[in-house]
Amino acid sequence: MKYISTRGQTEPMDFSDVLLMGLAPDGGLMLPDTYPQIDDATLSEWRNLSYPELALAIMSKFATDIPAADLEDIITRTYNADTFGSADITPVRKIEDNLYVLELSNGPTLAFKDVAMQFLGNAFEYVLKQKNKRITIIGATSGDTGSAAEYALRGKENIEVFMLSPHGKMSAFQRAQMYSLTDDNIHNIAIKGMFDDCQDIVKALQQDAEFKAQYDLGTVNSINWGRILAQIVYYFKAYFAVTDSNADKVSFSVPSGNFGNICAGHIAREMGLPIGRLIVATNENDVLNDFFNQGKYQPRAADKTYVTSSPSMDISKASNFERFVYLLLEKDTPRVHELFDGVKQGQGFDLSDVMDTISGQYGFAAGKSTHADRLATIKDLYETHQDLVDPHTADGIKVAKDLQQVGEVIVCAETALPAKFAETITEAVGQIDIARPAHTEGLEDLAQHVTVLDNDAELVAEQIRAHVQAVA
Ligand SMILES: Cc1ncc(COP(=O)(O)O)c(C=O)c1O
Ligand SMILES: N[C@@H](CCOP(=O)(O)O)C(=O)O
Repeated sequence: MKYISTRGQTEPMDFSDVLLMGLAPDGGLMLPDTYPQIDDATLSEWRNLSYPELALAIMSKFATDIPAADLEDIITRTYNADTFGSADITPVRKIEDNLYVLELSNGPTLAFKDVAMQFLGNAFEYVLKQKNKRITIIGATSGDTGSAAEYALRGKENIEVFMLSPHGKMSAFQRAQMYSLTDDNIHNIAIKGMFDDCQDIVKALQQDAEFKAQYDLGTVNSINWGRILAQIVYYFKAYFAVTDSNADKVSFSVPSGNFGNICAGHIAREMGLPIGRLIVATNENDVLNDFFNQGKYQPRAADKTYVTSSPSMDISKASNFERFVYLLLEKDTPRVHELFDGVKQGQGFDLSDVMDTISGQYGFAAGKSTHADRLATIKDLYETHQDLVDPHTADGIKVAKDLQQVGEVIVCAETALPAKFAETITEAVGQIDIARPAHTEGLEDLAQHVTVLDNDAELVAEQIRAHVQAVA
């Protein structure tokens, strides 16, 4: 399988090269030239596979330049009960009739990012060894990608990590989880700005061809196709968990920010998984809610992006969204290029003429949840079902309940565990014991290491120059 850029000006590439590259040189996102199609017989074969078996079946259709035995080794080292708490890896629990929670956050850093990032860590290590290369990861986080990446990559040979986070905008647990690490290859940088500023810096450095080549820049954000690939697997797994037959349809409600998680669901649907609707749930930063209801995409500047109690979704410029728009515009790469060049200049775009395609052919719907909504949802689930969910998951459940149609089965993605957001949980239900794994006890008391910088890509480049040797 070859990979191409959403902007059409990058030579087709193999999976391994795309994995190391991050953003395409033309500024676009890499994706397969076509999505593999899964027929009914194959779905039936896959129905009873274990998580690693299913991951191998799916990933081998995309990572075609990695020998099957090597891919299997990477996958079995990644997806096991030691790392994810159970052999199911991403179990599903029922909360009400036709409403389920897909547990994606049982990995080392208590957020859904671990599912893909643990794979990426092992895949990077393998590919770098094969190619005798090194990589300098530059990433942006609003709280969860950063810690998942750092836990997956800490101490790994030939990998240096520079992680940008919005200064003072994450929860106490999220800050402690990242900034307490002391590994030599991990560099935490807090930017005086929002997540979107951090992401803009990552893209600016990635698009500086000379700098990128000198320092072998790659990324771990969902810009990286490897992240999306690993996330496709759990949509299949969840579908099989809540159905008996391939004739059944299942919808997914996904708390969304950078559009990476639901993009994986969209691709699973394109591959033929019988997904009904893909429900995009936003918080007060509702750019995606507006797009999926009205067809108008109007990203907001950082000073119009709210700091909310579901902070990991405080995003107003969803970078992954470009992969969907590419398909929506029937692979018209010049048009995609033009639209996203406009976004870079602070403009929006209007695709309301294809609203029917967005909701009909692609099955997207969207809703929004506010601080009061998430508190009420957390409280209600806790009091009615003794089920405690984190604020992001609460946003997804709130929107799922608002939009659920008669007889519709909805699986809500649990994108983080409550322990990461104790402040909001306490506000919702009062002082209770919030379960947290033993390895996170006392985390907030550890010394923290972070360099605070102004919102300036050049200052970040200086940090990279100071720690990584340039290739002549
Ligand atoms: C806890 C949590 N929920 C939801 C999201 C939004 O996911 P996505 O950016 O893939 O849309 C994120 C971050 O991305 C997150 O960390
Ligand atoms: N919510 C994310 C933001 C980055 O998203 P990504 O999926 O593109 O890495 C975070 O927690 O950092």
